[in-house]
Amino acid sequence: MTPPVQPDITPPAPPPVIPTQALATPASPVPASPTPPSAIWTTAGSTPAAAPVAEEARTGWFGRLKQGLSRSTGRLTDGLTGLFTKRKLDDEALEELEEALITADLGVSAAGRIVENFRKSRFGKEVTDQEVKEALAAEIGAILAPVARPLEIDTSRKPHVVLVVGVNGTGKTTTIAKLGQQWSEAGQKVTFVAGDTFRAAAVEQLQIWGSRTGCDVVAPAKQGADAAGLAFDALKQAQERQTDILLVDTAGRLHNKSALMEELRKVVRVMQRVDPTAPHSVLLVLDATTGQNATQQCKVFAEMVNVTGLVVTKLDGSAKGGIVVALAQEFGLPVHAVGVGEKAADLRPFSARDFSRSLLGLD
Ligand SMILES: Nc1nc2c(ncn2[C@@H]2O[C@H](COP(=O)(O)OP(=O)(O)OP(=O)(O)O)[C@@H](O)[C@H]2O)c(=O)[nH]1
Repeated sequence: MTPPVQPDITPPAPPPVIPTQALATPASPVPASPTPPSAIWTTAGSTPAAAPVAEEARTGWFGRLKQGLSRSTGRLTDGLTGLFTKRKLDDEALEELEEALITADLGVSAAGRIVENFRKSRFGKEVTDQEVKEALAAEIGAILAPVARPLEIDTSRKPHVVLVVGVNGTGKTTTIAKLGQQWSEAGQKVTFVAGDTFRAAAVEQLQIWGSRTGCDVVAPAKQGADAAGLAFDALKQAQERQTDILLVDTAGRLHNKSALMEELRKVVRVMQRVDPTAPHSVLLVLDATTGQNATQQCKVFAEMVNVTGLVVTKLDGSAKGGIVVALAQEFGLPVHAVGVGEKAADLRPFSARDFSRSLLGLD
């Protein structure tokens, strides 16, 4: 059941305008520095679903990432500046370094790992700020590299079901819209399921995004309708229509954890009656501005459902970008994409090297 899109609906906040040109393709593998191969997704059996991107565009994106992360960079590097002006890397210096990393939200475990590696390789040596920044970027890059993995889409499934979970306001709906736009432009047939049935605004927002991106939207007939039933109908319909990707939005009210867990599990269970292998991906959307809270959310959602990957949004408005390092160290879940702005083009593949160098303000 695809309800007619309601053009007269006024959303609570106007959705951002999508610049189609900038959205055309995710980044592609280009061996040249500074960016290693990356893409938000790959389709099964193929290389990343992306066309070559000019070096200029690539540099532009790196600049945007750096700019987006500037508050986080300030938080981290302010703690380092002056610490290592021709100073011996002794116990005291290492302790101060560890403190600066923890203050910048990298988490106790990642900070400890980095400092231990510094101790092994540089203890007692005289170092400068610049050397420390370069070495830190390399250490952080090493923590991030294993999680910088694209979302694998199996388009032979018809549909590949992507369940999108996360606390309200983290950017779930806009992430769905951004992915939908990028997939549509790559030639995939995409349907959105407005599974947060209690929030009329969330349903309306998705309908507006659907009409903008050319994606079908399956919405509840009335507010508060059963989300699992909606997902069941949407999946059946997607199979009949040979839809490539079904993106399922969900509720994210955490104040009643057990009710939310029951609802999410029911959505999964009921979809499995239609396709026992669904959902094929479970994306957890985390808001970087919440810092350490994101770690807690990751823990809670991973207990509720089988989270297969993360999208970290709002890195542009956050001074807490270091949280991505804490998440990588603690959970090891793939980070498929990061959001550094409200426009669809601001959802980009996650590159360990770009991210770690940007975080330290390095080129
Ligand atoms: N600055 C910035 N804003 C973002 C980003 N991603 C999403 N937003 C904004 O964050 C706000 C919340 O996003 P939604 O997509 O509505 O969040 P949600 O998780 O679906 O929340 P509900 O609709 O309340 O369930 C919107 O104003 C988005 O435009 C980002 O990467 N950077």
